[in-house]
Amino acid sequence: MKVIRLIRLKKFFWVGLFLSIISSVLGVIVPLYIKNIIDLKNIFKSTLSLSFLSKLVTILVLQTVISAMGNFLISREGERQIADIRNLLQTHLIHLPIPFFDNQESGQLSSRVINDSVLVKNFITGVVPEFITSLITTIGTFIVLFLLDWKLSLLIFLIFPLDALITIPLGNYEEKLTVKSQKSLSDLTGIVTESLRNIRAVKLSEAEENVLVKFGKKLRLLYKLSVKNEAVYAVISPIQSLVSFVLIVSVLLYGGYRVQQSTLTIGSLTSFLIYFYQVIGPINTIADFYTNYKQTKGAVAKIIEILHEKPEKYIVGSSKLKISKPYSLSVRNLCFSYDKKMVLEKVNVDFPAKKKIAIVGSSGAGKTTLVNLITRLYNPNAGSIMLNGIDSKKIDLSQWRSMFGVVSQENYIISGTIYDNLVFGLKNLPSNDEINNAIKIANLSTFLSSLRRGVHEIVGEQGLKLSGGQRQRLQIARAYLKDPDFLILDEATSNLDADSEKKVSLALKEVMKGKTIIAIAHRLSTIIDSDKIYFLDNKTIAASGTHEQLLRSVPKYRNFVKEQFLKTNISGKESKNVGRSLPGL
Ligand SMILES: Nc1ncnc2c1ncn2[C@@H]1O[C@H](COP(=O)(O)OP(=O)(O)OP(=O)(O)O)[C@@H](O)[C@H]1O
Repeated sequence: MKVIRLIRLKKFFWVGLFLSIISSVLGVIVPLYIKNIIDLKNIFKSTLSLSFLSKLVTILVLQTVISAMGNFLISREGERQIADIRNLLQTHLIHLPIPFFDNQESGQLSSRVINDSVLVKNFITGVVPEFITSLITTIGTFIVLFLLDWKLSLLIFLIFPLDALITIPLGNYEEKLTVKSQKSLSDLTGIVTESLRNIRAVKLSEAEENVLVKFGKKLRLLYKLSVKNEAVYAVISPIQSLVSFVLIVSVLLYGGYRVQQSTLTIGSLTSFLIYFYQVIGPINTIADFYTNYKQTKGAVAKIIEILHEKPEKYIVGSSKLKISKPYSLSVRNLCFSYDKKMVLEKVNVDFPAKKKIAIVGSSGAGKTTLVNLITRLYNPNAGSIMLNGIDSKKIDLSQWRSMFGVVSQENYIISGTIYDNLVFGLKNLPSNDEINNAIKIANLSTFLSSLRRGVHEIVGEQGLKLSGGQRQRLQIARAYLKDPDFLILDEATSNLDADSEKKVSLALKEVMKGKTIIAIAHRLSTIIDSDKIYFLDNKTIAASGTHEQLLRSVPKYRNFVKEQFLKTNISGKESKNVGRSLPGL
C-alpha cells in the first residue's frame, strides 16, 4: 500500500498502538463483569459481587489510563509524521530539475507539502490505529457474544452487510470527491500565493477584479465539493444510527422473549446490550475505513507522483573530481528542445579562462537557454559541455554549479535581510571584513549607511524595498563573496538610469577582475569590449569574432546591431561612445 511506503513509523507509535489494543481488550472484559454482578441473586450484600465490583472499577480505571497513554503516543507520532512527510516532500522538491517546475504551479506544490501531508498523517495515526483497535474490540466482542448466546449474536452480525451496502458505494464516490477537492484547494492556494507575490503587478494592471473573479470561481467550486463531502457524511451517519436502532430493538424483543422463556438470564441480556452499545462505534469505524482509505488514496497519489519524479543527479562519481585551474569551458554540438520545440542546434562555443565572451542574438534566440544548459539547469538533447576537456556529466553537479556566479536582470533576491542575501548559498560564512569589502566593491556603502539597520535591513519579498540598481548591486556583492570562476552577466545593466548604470558598471568592473565572463546582452555597451562575441541566429551560432570583425564580415550581425542601436538610442540608454564605435553604421 502506497500510504505505508510513505511513512516510517517509530517505536512510540507501536507502543501507543499496543496500549490501545490492551485498552480495547479490557473493554471487552467489562460487560462480562456486569453480567456476573447482575446475575447474582443479592447484588449489594454478596461478598462475591463486591469483589466483582472492585475488579470492575480497577479495570475501568486501568483501561482509561492505558487508553489515554496510547492515544497520546499515537498523536505525538502523528505530529512527527506531518513534519517528516513535509520534510521529505520539500527535500525532494528542491532537488528536482528545473524542467519539472516549468510545468507546475508553485502554489499547487506548496499545497502538496502543507495540506496533503495532513491527510496522510490523519490516516496513518488516526484512521489506521482506530481501525485496528475497533477490529480487536469487534472480534473480541463477537467471540464473547457467541459464547454467551450464538442465536442472539447472529442478529447483531447483520450489521456488517447492512453497513457495507451503504459505505462501499459512498467510499468510491468519496475518493473522486477528494481528488477534486485537493486539486481545488491547491488551485486556490496557487491564486492566493500568486496574487500576493505579484501584488504590485495586480494593482498596476488593475487586475484586482480579475483575481477576485478567478478566486471566487475556485472558492465556489471548493465550497460545492466540500458540501458534497459533508452530504456523504450527513447521509452515512443517520443511516448507521437507523441500522443500529433497528438492531437494538430486535435484540431487545428477541432477548426479552428468551428471558420470558428462561433460556437467557437478565444479566446476559444486559451485557448483550452493553456489548452492542460498545461495539457499534468500532463497527462503524471499520465500515468508515473504506471511505477514509479512498479519501487518503487521492492525496497520497499526488504526493507519490512528486516522489516518483527523478531528482537532479548530484554525485556522478564516488568523489569530487580534482580539476586544476584555470578553468576553460567549451560547448560542443549542443542541441536542445523544450518538449518538441527545437531551440538550439549544434551550438559550439568556447569560454577560455579569464576572457570575456558575449552571446548575442535577437529576443528568443536562445541565449538564456544556452546559459541554462551551461549551468546544467537543463540537460541537452545531444552534444556536450566540457571543463578543461572533461565532460560535464562526469563532474558532480554541486561542484559544477559552485563555479558560476550570476548577475542577472531576473530578480534573484530572496526575502530576508541584505545580509541574508549576501551570504545566500555560501558554504562558509564570510568575515565582517569580507562583507564590508563586498559592500564597498558593489557600490552599496552609501545606500547601506542611509539605512537604520544597515546590512540587517529587511529587503521585502523578492527585494521589493530595493531599486533595480540596488538589487543588481546586491547580486554583484553576492557574486564577489562567492568568488566564482565564471561570472554570468545576463543583461546586467538593463533597466537602469544613467547614474544607476554607472554605479553598476563600476561595481561590475571590480568583480569581473580575474574571472571568465559569460555575457548575454542585447545592449552594445555591455558586449562591445568582449574578447569574442558569438552571434546566435536561427538556433545556432551564425558567426563569431570581435565586434569589429563581425560588423565588417557579417551583414546579419550588422543589421542586428543597427536594430539594437536604434532601439536603445530611442530609449535614450545607449551611450554616445558606443554610437561612435560602430563603424559602417
Ligand atoms: N521553460 C521554457 N519552456 C518552453 N519554452 C521556453 C522556455 N524558456 C524559453 N522558451 C522558449 O525558448 C526560446 C528561447 O528562449 P530564451 O529565453 O533562451 O531566449 P533569449 O535569447 O534569452 O531571449 P531574450 O533575449 O528575450 O531573453 C523562446 O522561443 C522561448 O519562448
